[in-house]
Amino acid sequence: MAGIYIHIPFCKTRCIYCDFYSTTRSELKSRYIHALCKELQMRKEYLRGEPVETIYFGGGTPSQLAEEDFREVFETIRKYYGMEHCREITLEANPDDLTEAYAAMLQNLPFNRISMGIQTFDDSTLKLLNRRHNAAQAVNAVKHCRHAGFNNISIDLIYGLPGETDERWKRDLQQAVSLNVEHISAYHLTYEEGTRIYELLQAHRIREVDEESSVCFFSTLIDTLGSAGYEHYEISNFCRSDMYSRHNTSYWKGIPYLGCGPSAHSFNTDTREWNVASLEKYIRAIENNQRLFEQEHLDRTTCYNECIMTSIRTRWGVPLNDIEQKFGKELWQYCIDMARPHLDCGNLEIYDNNRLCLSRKGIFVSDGIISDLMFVEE
Ligand SMILES: C[S@@+](CC[C@H](N)C(=O)[O-])C[C@H]1O[C@@H](n2cnc3c(N)ncnc32)[C@H](O)[C@@H]1O
Ligand SMILES: C[S@@+](CC[C@H](N)C(=O)[O-])C[C@H]1O[C@@H](n2cnc3c(N)ncnc32)[C@H](O)[C@@H]1O
Ligand code: SF4
Repeated sequence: MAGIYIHIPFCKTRCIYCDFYSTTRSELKSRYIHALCKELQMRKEYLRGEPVETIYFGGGTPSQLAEEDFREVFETIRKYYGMEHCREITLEANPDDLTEAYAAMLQNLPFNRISMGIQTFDDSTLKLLNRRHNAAQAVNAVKHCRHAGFNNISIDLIYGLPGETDERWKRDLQQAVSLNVEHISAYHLTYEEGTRIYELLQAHRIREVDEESSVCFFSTLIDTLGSAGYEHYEISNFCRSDMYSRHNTSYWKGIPYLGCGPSAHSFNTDTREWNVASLEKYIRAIENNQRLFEQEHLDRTTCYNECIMTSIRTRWGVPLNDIEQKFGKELWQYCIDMARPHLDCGNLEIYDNNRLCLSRKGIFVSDGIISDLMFVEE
């Protein structure tokens, strides 16, 4: 099993909190699509023939592409990797792009999941964030996807935004629930260095929410979505009827994936790679039959640490048997020893005699638990 991630690095405008790689240079789009397909061809051996189970178009703004762009990419994937085993093919889309006609066009392509960045339903906050949509457009975008026939829709929300109150967050969650989507991701705002919102914070023009409020928002999130029938399957992710994100789950489970496009990362076995985060450099290199990327070889301890960090956040937890098998008896013993005090105080629980999971109480202090379980060489 394997996944493919395709990065579409175009945004019409930039949102003030975002530090994912994108550019407003849309005139490079068709040259980019050719380069992207060429990269897919150049790296056709990367997944070593593993069947591709998930494909994810992320960005940037993948919904800036036209039907023929998608067709070209899908044809290339089909040719070099095969798509017979694909069960989840996601398009990340912005609500302002999801018109009735666009949603209908998408339904004619292999996509079977739409992930939409709504962030909040509060119009003045959307404006502050420099989003291109308002709340009404977000609601309509979901309707258009439904109407077109999509039965796996996800929305992203951000909380802990400037001026957030528990009341406003509850209102956002109620609106989200009323849309009846299959999947909800809810992220706490992070102030990334180099973003406009970070500058505003530094200049004291906005204030960060305090720690106590953050805990309260997280608790509201878990309770509200829990009582609306959503399963909390990863710290920031909730789903109905087992519609968890297969693609993101494969990242957390250490399944190999190929990432194409500028800034995309890839992983296979014990190696991580990142493509250069510049559209111009990326295109130039690929056109010259080269690829600009960095690579990191992960030693056994790093692989163990990554496994702990990602799997403990999920409902499946850390698979203790696998830890022993993959990383050896010593690291397995280390993990058990470090987990002991957290098991004793009820922050961690063990299921099926194998899966080490965060308890409801533990979720609130997950960062501390993760750092205890990680192995740091003296
Ligand atoms: C890279 S964005 C691309 C999504 C799409 N272009 C959009 O804007 O709807 C993916 C998601 O990451 C989340 N995100 C991005 N920056 C964030 C930040 N600084 N703090 C918290 N969440 C963030 C948002 O929820 C966003 O929908
Ligand atoms: C923050 S998550 C949002 C996922 C969404 N909530 C869902 O369930 O589908 C997705 C973002 O992570 C980034 N991303 C995911 N996989 C990536 C990869 N392999 N390389 C680079 N960026 C990646 C992309 O910018 C993408 O917009
Ligand atoms: S949040 Fe989405 S639309 Fe906004 S800058 Fe980031 S990738 Fe682009």
